[in-house]
Amino acid sequence: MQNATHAATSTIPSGLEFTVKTTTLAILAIRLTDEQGNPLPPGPIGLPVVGSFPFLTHYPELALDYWAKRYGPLFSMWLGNQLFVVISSPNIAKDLLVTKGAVFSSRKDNFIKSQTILAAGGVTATPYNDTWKKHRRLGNIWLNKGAVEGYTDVLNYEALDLVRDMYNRGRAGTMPVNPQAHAGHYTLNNMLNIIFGIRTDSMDHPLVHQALKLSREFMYVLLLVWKNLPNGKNIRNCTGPVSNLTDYVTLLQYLPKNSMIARGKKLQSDFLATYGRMVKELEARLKRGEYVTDCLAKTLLENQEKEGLEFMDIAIMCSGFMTAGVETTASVLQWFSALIPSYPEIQQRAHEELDRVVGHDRMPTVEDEKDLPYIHAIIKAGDLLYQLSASSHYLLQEVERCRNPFWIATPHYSTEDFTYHGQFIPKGTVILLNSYTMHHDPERHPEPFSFNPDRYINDNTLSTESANLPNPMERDHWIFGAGRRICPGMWLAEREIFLAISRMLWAFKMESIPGQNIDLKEYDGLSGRSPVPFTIKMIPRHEKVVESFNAEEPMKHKQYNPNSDMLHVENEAGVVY
Ligand code: HEM
Repeated sequence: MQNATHAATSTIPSGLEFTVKTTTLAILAIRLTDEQGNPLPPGPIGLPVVGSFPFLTHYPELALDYWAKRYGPLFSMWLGNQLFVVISSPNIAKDLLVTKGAVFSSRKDNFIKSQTILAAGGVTATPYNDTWKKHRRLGNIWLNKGAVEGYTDVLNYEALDLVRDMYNRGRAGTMPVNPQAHAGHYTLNNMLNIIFGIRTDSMDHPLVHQALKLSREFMYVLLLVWKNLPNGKNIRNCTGPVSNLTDYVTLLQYLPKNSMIARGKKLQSDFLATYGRMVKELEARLKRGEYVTDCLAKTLLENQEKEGLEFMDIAIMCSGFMTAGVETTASVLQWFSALIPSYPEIQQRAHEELDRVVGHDRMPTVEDEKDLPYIHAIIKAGDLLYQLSASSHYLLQEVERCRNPFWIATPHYSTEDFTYHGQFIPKGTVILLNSYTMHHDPERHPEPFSFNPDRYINDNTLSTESANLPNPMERDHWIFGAGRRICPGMWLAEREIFLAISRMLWAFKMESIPGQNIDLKEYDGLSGRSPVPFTIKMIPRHEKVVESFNAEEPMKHKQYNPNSDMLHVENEAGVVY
């Protein structure tokens, strides 16, 4: 289909005639039945040329949920000239994305996100091929379980710094705190440590502003096309799977003044100016024989020749990881901070668990997670919130179920024809995982719209473990996607979220500010799915909170050394960029 579309656009006829021609050609190039006459999955017809696009501009997950109820757990729709198939059931997700992973694991070569911004790289935009396998393998050196365990003390330190900063800026609970800014700084510092071996010492550092701006601009914000922001500005997201018509109506790619293309080009050059420059600087330091903290960029540069990597591969991979790892994890923490003040009884239970298991003399660590089932459940529920510990573990899980920042995840793309129970899915179909419907299935999650960590109280799996359960109906939630493209940052993200949430709960009573409503329904579409700006009070719970700030040394970050597979204490640690 791809070829037919491109052939049709090699000369540019005028206006509507061209659009109709290319769209028709692209649709005709997709077979609408298989050889046995099995049809496409049923679905909405949509409008001429643009298909179902206009119905997905605001809260697309609600439109998908409506269609899933009307057409069933596997339905199809057209966006411009692109066929989409939407999966809304755990069993189908497993059958297609896991069992038939060889067919359903590619990515569409989207004009804006893949071609213009990421040059078909960064792992997330790379088609299912040997380059993807190589880049994912290299990325995994820094993201696998052993690697994350190796640099847990870096994460520990950043989680301590997060709590300290909240305490200081909140003037010991007397002033409002904006948890969103703190969450962004925390996840950014973690990613800077892992990718470039550096950190920033303050939320006000210019790199923080620049990096968060880039993440938000890029973010595969799935939900919105146009958004009225509180400051009165209209912002349009350009990389979400259903947010950008330029990807699906070929004519728009030839418009001389297409603002989406201009934004895409600018974003790539901003990525290169920010992260590409850091790669270059690191390379120069290595060439000068200077000490460089172990990090992903160093691993890539040292293996550049052996792995056949171009500078662009490295720069885009680092940029892709910086965006994939910052706003996602931050969003979970933001939803947790927005939700928890409304549930004092849940917070009270989490505090009791922390006091019983950890006490006041030290902050919780990852070793405590297994003994904090309620916090664990809160986190999973927040996916419903995103995920906390066993009482704490339990609380976290509910956050993740409820507030998945990526209801539609990153779409997969099929590379062969496949017929599933009499429904034909042609090669070249975009596959969406409709986690909103899956997370609100009353059979799997009774009373699906209530935030109830108790639903996860007996689930002691990490999400990384839960994703491998043989029965997909038992999986905790689907926020990390599925199959061969499942998020490789899961180990890291889970650990970051646990440390941040358990420590915030350990240190603070989190309260809303009288007269200030926290809007849990609306969201800021610029950063995946984050709550709209809000402030809360973070009141220190005991006198040991301040003492704990000196428990860890900032200048002794241990870094995982993927070459020697050993830990060492770096001698130039905590490089402040
Ligand atoms: C709570 C935090 C996070 C969430 C909810 C999340 C979610 C996702 C989802 C839904 C996908 C697509 C999976 C699929 O195609 O089936 C994905 C892919 C990816 N994520 Fe994450 N992610 C998170 C954190 C991270 C972190 C910390 C990193 C670290 C670098 C990361 C790196 C990536 C990469 C590189 C991909 C592309 C994988 C590929 O295409 O093969 N993510 N993530």
